[in-house]
Amino acid sequence: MTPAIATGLKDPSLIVEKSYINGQWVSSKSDKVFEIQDPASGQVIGTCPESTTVDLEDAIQAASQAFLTWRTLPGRQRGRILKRWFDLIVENKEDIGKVITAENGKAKGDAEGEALFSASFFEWFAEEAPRIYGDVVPHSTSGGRAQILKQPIGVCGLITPWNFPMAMGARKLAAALAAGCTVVLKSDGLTPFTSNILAVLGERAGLPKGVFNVVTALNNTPALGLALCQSDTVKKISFTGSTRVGKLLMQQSASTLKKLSLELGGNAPFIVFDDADVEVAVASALASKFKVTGQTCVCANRIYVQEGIYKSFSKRLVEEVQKYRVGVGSDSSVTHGPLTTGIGKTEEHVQDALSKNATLLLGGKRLSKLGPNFFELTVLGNVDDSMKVMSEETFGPLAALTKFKTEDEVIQRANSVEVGLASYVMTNDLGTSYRVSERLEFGMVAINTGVISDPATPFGGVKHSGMGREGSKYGVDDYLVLKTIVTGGINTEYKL
Ligand SMILES: NC(=O)c1ccc[n+]([C@@H]2O[C@H](COP(=O)([O-])OP(=O)(O)OC[C@H]3O[C@@H](n4cnc5c(N)ncnc54)[C@H](O)[C@@H]3O)[C@@H](O)[C@H]2O)c1
Ligand SMILES: O=CCCC(=O)O
Repeated sequence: MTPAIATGLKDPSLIVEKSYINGQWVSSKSDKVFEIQDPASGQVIGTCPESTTVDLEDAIQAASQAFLTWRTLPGRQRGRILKRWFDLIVENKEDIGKVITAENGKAKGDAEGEALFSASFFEWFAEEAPRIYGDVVPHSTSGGRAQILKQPIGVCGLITPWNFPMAMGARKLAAALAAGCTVVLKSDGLTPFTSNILAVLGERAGLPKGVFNVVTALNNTPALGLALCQSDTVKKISFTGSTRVGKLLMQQSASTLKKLSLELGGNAPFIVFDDADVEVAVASALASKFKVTGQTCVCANRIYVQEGIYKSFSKRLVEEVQKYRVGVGSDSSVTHGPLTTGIGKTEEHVQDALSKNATLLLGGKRLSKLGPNFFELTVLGNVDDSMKVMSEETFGPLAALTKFKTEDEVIQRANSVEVGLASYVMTNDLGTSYRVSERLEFGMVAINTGVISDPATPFGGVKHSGMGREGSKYGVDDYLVLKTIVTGGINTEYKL
């Protein structure tokens, strides 16, 4: 029977209700499946295998076998496959967007945007694959010679979240494959179909069997995470998700001393100085705060506005947010879809702030008539540091505005959290922009823009936001190890 999620696609064969192991679409050996729901309606839209550690081990072995040959292909050849993959994602952008909307809920524009964002990593790393250069270094002795090779680390375990079900996988996968590694991807149980499309298109792009494997699971996720960490065959884990789970994976990886990339939680400060252009600041806040209904790890969470600009900024922000339309993501007039999960936390942060005398400027309630996971786009004023939203990441559509007086004060408040992923600074003063970005304890600073992510720039955090960098010329490094080759006893005497 065709699953509901395939309805309306130009190419229904993009949907597969299986795991992908060693070039085959397979059920779990346990024969168990789990159901996937549309967050807008709560309706079941398909099922996927509830994979066990036995299934996972099959995928690890397939990746290990495939590594023997994949690593030996010239980077140029690996790059050609990645380039074809890029083309296929772009060609299937609309179908991919529909699938993302059906399982994640995000609005059509965000969903198709995610398809293109995903594709951009295949294009970028297709170009990096042939340019993984080592070094020749001068040795300390006259008879010694040294060269440094960059080699693929081996089989990589990737664990990705539901908020960007294709892009978070693509950013890791394309870098790993460019480096010459092979991959086992554990997709998120809420959004497995989008990750499976990566495998469908990878096969069409000419990827050899076993190089990329996808294992689906919902309830067995912790067991699979543990098995990936404890496997000696898996040499690296790359994870995107919460700080809580990142720390758990790090603990679990201690016995096998794995290389780790951890892209974890954020709590981004968005700082508006008195000299900022109000329209630029508002447009940037809208882009950063409300993207994917507030469910990105780089979403502005704490909006610090200097006293002199507070009134005009808050007024213009509310006017612009009012123009948005919340609804079912597939409706092309809708700008913001439902939350995928965790609507309770948004509601809790709003109620906590209101109970402590924040001012409700817009929204503030569930939109239960639309479905179980809809919440109004919300703006709160006069927020202070005692409120939960100032210390915890909401991961929802709540813009919390708080006033500040001085540069020193706002830096101290912005840096007061334990995480450090994205931050934003709105100012027209060059000196302020340099000083503040150098003092912010965050992996990324955006000045006069609300958009940080780009395939050409390194993405990642400091402090409890994790380690490693994705995208950019640095992104491949996370999947490489250095090998030193020293040659001694070279006779360096020669006659003219
Ligand atoms: N830094 C980034 O790039 C980035 C990107 C997206 C989301 N995030 C963060 O993720 C959080 C929101 O997502 P969430 O709450 O669903 O996060 P989460 O950590 O609960 O889930 C993320 C992924 O981890 C899996 N997972 C959960 N428990 C696991 C375990 N024991 N072993 C292995 N895998 C496990 C989940 O199935 C999911 O695929 C936010 O804090 C957000 O900031 C960070
Ligand atoms: O949610 C995490 C990453 C999103 C992005 O790269 O913009």
